[in-house]
Amino acid sequence: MSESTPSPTDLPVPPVALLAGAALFLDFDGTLAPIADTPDGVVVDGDLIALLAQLRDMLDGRVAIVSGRSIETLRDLGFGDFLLAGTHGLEFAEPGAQVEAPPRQAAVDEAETAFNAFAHEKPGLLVERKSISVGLHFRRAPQWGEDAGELARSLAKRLGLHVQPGKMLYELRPGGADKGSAVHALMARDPMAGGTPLFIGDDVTDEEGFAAAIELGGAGILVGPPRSTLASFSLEQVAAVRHYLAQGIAASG
Ligand SMILES: O=P(O)(O)OC[C@H]1O[C@H](O[C@H]2O[C@H](CO)[C@@H](O)[C@H](O)[C@H]2O)[C@H](O)[C@@H](O)[C@@H]1O
Repeated sequence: MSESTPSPTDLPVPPVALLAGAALFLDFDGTLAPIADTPDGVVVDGDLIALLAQLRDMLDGRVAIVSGRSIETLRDLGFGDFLLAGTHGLEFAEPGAQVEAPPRQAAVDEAETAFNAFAHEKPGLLVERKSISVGLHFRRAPQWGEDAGELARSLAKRLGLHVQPGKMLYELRPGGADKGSAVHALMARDPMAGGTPLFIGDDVTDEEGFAAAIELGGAGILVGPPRSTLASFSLEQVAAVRHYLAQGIAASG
């Protein structure tokens, strides 16, 4: 890393006071839950849900989960009572309400077929079928990462889809949205409107969320090891995020 590249080691830990009055946008994987070997390997504990519920009460409802996961999956994981933006800003749902999402495209089914054909007889590769997108995971077979990327890019070009790189993952999904557009959309509505946006995330896909929060007068908090980022603050890992959020609740009295 060059001397001029910003890094979390240069970034301060966020002041707890930032949480008061925040409209809080939380990424899920790598931010609220540690990265696991497979998407299904992540378990959400009751303590996390209780912590987020306390925060939501403290912030008059201004807590949203903004994830690459589908809303269906976020609800299955236990986030049904929260405001949700899923599939990288393509889907939205109020607590308990119907999901607002575009229909699944035939192109996504075609991509899924191609991913399955590629993953066949390559142990460790995993195809994740999601509501309106599809992911090809290579965490357990990193030797296929480069080929997986080439395949994803060529399919995207042929099928008119958007390549979403992630952590040991390529996803194909419709374009036209990202976590930044999700922040803008949610900040225009109650209950998030009126708060100061604070986006906490770990992945490159969270950078758009940081940018949107900054544009709207707020800030980003990067979770994890040093990398170039738009975030103004950093927290080392998932446990530090939870500790920070708990400190915010304690400070609110
Ligand atoms: O926006 P996020 O909430 O961070 O979701 C991004 C993707 O997360 C999941 O994949 C990642 O986490 C898995 C479980 O820890 C891990 O096995 C995988 O390697 C990571 O890429 C999820 O499976 C994707 O659907 C999300 O888009």
